[in-house]
Amino acid sequence: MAVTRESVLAALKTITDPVSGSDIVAAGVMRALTVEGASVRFVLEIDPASAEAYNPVRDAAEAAVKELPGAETVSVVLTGHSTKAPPDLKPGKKAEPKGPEKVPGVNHLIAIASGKGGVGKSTVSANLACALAAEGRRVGLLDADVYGPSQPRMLGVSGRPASPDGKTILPMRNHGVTMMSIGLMTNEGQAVVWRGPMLMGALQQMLMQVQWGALDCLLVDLPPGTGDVQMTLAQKAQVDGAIIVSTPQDVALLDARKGIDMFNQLHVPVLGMIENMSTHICSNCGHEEHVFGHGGVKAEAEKMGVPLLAEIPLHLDIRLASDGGAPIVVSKPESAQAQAFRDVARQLIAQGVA
Ligand SMILES: Nc1ncnc2c1ncn2[C@@H]1O[C@H](COP(=O)(O)OP(=O)(O)OP(=O)(O)O)[C@@H](O)[C@H]1O
Repeated sequence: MAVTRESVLAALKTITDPVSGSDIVAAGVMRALTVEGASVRFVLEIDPASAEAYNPVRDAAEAAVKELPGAETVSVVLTGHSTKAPPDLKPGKKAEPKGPEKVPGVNHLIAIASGKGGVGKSTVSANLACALAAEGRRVGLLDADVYGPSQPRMLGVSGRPASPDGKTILPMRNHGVTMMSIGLMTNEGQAVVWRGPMLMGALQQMLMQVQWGALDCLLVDLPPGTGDVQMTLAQKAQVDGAIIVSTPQDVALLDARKGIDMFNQLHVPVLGMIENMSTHICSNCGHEEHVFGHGGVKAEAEKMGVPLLAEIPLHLDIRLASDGGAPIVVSKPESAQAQAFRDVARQLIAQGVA
């Protein structure tokens, strides 16, 4: 019998947190739980001043999980990061106006944006997240595309995220990527009508109340355009950079330009542009043709003074992989298409932004 997240959480809830007196899950001490096959890993994030009191807690937590049927290796790490509780966003409590805050535990936050819908922003986000994970980065992906959340399908994740303490939310994980999507909080197939304040609340909750754990990089897959979500993200969270995805068509480029202007105004550095659906490569004969034109994004990037990070071809395998829940970087890692995404990941790491 395989060990499950739920059984691990249930076991950890029997361990008392010596500081708060509640259990270590409810106290928010237990972070970054990963269950992969028979291996369980998690972090106990504590106030360094109480380190001694937590040594027996770590041992007890490890022993409790080891007793679970199916758990073979258990790794518990005590880290002395800040124990600042996530903000209480319950309605009724007036939030003080604050500037952009760092998402706890996240080193770099990168927004993936597009001016126009359907240009492949979510495909790029999913593949880039998997590519960063393949480079050994601890990576998270927040699907903030409130109008068409597609990351659960692309990353092959389903089910509802748990909230054992009713305050924080445990993210899901697949292909080495920690992920959370607004699509996991709503009923599948149900149209969601978001009003401004609801939308802002949902985004803030996904940023600040999800137990992201310690991440090198959190990618945020934004909805297309330059609306409320983009503004809220930049106002609430410290965004370290933005990547703009566009197809080479003039109409998409026009909107991409608006996106770059918006990030400039929000003082978010634009890390670069990615041309998607650049060239069509026939999966039968390998013939190349430029369905949406070619080189448009390169020219635009030069004009706007931002780097061109990649030209990703339009290839059937990319779509099939995304639809199948294992992005091409995972399902065909040796393919040229996967390598194009791996190359972007390496560039971002080399620049020290991911
Ligand atoms: N390079 C590519 N080659 C083949 N198919 C692709 C490619 N990029 C994206 N697609 C496909 O195009 C469709 C739209 O892509 P995707 O959902 O990533 O776009 P988006 O910009 O995130 O759209 P939205 O407007 O929903 O935000 C998907 O079916 C996806 O699989």
